[in-house]
Amino acid sequence: MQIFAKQNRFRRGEDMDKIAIFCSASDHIAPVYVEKARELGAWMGQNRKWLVYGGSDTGLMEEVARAAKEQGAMIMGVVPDKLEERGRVSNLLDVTFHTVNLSDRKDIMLQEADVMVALPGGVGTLDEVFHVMAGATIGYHSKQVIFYNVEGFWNGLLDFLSGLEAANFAHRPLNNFYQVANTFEELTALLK
Ligand SMILES: Nc1ncnc2c1ncn2[C@@H]1O[C@H](COP(=O)(O)O)[C@@H](O)[C@H]1O
Repeated sequence: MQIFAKQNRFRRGEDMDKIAIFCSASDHIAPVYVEKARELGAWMGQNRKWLVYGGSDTGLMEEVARAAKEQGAMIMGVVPDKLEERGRVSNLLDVTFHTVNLSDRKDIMLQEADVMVALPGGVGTLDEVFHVMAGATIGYHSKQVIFYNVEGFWNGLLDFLSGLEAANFAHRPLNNFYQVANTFEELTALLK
């Protein structure tokens, strides 16, 4: 599979037209997270971005996709077979990639997107974040994750990453591989 054809497209300061969003598939989280996901989706549509995401019709994933689509974004869903079997594929997708497992799904999202934004999420979101960061640390690509730190959601993880560095478990400064946006304005400034 030729999955790293566009691996080095993103450099700081370049336009980021395709934005991957990693976020919760849960329908039972606090409304503030839904509001912030929708705000980001709407901005993506208004700024003619592509949304690249997991293509499920649940949780923040569906919220960000619906808001993006309503405002004119194009939507690329990368859908693993298990989600299709369960009938959990969003009907908002303009382009669909079908994958046989989660590993391929992560590779394709990384290949297709210029940058990744991590909204609040669970282990699926963490898996996607660390897939990107681990690949960057050993030089497979130079794309970054932006943690959208809604209501300080990522503070615990960011502290943990700092602790790893302090104890010399990181081979190079980990903040080479991610950025943090504490507000919507900080996030859009990074994405422009
Ligand atoms: N079962 C799943 N349904 C939808 N999306 C999933 C699933 N497992 C992993 N993903 C990806 O990870 C996040 C959502 O998982 P959370 O555990 O809710 O954070 C999302 O970005 C999907 O691409």
